[in-house]
This record gives sequence, structure tokens and C-alpha cells, in this order.
Amino acid sequence: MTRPYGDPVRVAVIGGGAIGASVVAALREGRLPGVVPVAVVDGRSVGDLGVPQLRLEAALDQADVVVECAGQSVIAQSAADILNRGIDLLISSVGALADPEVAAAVRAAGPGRFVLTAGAIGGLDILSSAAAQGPMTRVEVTTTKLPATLVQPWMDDADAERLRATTAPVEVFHGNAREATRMFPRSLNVAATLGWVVGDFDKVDVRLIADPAADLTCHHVRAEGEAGRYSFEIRNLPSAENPRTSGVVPHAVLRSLAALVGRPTGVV
Ligand SMILES: NC(=O)C1=CN([C@@H]2O[C@H](COP(=O)(O)OP(=O)(O)OC[C@H]3O[C@@H](n4cnc5c(N)ncnc54)[C@H](O)[C@@H]3O)[C@@H](O)[C@H]2O)C=CC1
Ligand SMILES: O=C([O-])CC(=O)C(=O)O
Repeated sequence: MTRPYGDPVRVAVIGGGAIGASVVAALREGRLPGVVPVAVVDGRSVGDLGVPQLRLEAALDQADVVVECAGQSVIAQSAADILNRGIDLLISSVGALADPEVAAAVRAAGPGRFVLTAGAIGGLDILSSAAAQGPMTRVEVTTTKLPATLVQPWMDDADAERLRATTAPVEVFHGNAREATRMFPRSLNVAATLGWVVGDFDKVDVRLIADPAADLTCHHVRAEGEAGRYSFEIRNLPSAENPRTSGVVPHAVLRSLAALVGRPTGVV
């Protein structure tokens, strides 16, 4: 839906953490003219972000668009309801869509529209175009992050401590994007985004490396298909607020939001 200028677009942000707080601050500063933050929704008290913190229901009453930057459970539990209310939804926790039931519910919902942010990675435009030309025969991503950011609740204490204390790079996961984003739900949404773009979560081969020297988070993507051969290495500075997340992600979210509200900037 393209909204005329002068008609403010009201945005509720779910998740007032590293991404969400930054998005709210940028919107309050007028980064996207005519797009105003009206509420933040979070399971914990997020302090004063300059917009009211509301429960989801109350926030939806006021919003034209919801920006999700909280976690996969929000998409699983609330995305369809949001879309069924005619509210557009920008998804950061893309890994939720690797669950076929969640993906089906989201696809079936509306009239609100959903879009995914490219988040921490790029090159998705060409990969999407390439996959449309013909099947991809190889899609791989190797993600390298600081070890402590990869500790998961399902790890036992000894494994978690070993991971935190590693002094050399160590592979902590190798498998497909569906498993990757289930096991590392706050660290490998990018793998799911690749799966979504090429139309097959199981085709994306994911390696996750814990490297104590990874001052920059690295996502090295390689893909091949009828359309050509692609390789890009993205190295992002981790967010100071949450080093699991790349610092660039709020800016990617804002870029996606501009496109969603019909005000794309530059390259689309
Ligand atoms: N697509 C991408 O490239 C990326 C996606 N992400 C996704 O964005 C999410 C947020 O990232 P950050 O802001 O760095 O995390 P964060 O941990 O700094 O903030 C998340 C906030 O969401 C809140 N929250 C969590 N579950 C909630 C729920 N069910 N309802 C309401 N609030 C809830 C938390 O209390 C927290 O304040 C990640 O968990 C991940 O799923 C993160 C980085 C990159
Ligand atoms: O921010 C990043 O580099 C990637 C990330 O956490 C995710 O995909 O969930």
C-alpha cells in the first residue's frame, strides 16, 4: 500500500532491545519523514524510549505497521493476528518462518502484508533474481561470531563453558538453515533469510564458527545456480548493546520499513 505524504504512518515496534530501541530512536529523530513510532511492546520494562510501552493489543489498536525485532516466538504467536487485522508487518526474526506451520499461517493471513528485512546480510536481491531464473545448485553460508554470543540454553554447563573459553576458532554447528535457526534462534536468522530467498531452507548449508578473534561478525555467502555464481563476505561490527546482533541491523530494518510504507530509498 502506498500512503500519500502528509498521512503519518504509525509504527509499533515489538522488542525494545538493541534493534528496537535504535529503530524507535531513529524514527523519533525523523529518519523516515512521515513515519512515527507510537508504541513499543516488550516482555520486560525497557525504560524510557520516548514512546509508550504498551501491551500488544493496545499497541495494535494504534498501529498501521508493526516492526518485529523481538524474537521468533512473536512471529509464531502473533504474526497472523497482526496481518489479519490489516496491519503490515516487518519481520526481523526470519527464522520463525523455517517452521512450515508458521510460514503457512503467515502466508495465509491478511489483508496486512509482511516483508522480511535483509538484516545483517546483503546480496539477497541478486540471489532472489538468480533463483527465479533457475534452481540454485549450491547455497552456503559460514557465519563467524564471538564465542560467548553463541552460548545457548540447550547447551550443558560444561559445553557452554568450553565454548566461552575457546582460544581458537571452533565449528559449533553444521547443518541446514532450518536446523540452524532452530538451534541458534538469535544468531542465524540470516541463514533462514537465505533459505526464504532461494525457496528452500533445507538447501542452505550453514556452518557456524565461534572465533575469539572475531571482532567483526562475518557472514560468508556462496551460491551457484543456472544464473551464475556468487560469493560475498559481509563483516559487521557487533552491536555495542547486544554483540549477538550486528550493529547495522537497525539501519537495515529502517531501510526495509521505508520500502514497506511505500517510500523506498535508492536501490530496492
Ligand atoms: N534478520 C537478521 O539479520 C537479524 C535478526 N535478529 C532478530 O532480532 C531479534 C532481536 O534482536 P536484538 O534487538 O539484538 O535482541 P535484544 O535481546 O537486544 O532485544 C530483544 C528484545 O525483545 C524482547 N522480547 C523478546 N521476546 C519477546 C516477546 N515474546 N514479546 C515481547 N518482547 C520480547 C526482549 O525483552 C528484548 O528487550 C533477535 O532475537 C533475532 O531474532 C537479530 C539480528 C539479526
Ligand atoms: O546480526 C547478525 O549478524 C546475524 C544474526 O544475529 C541473526 O541472523 O540472527
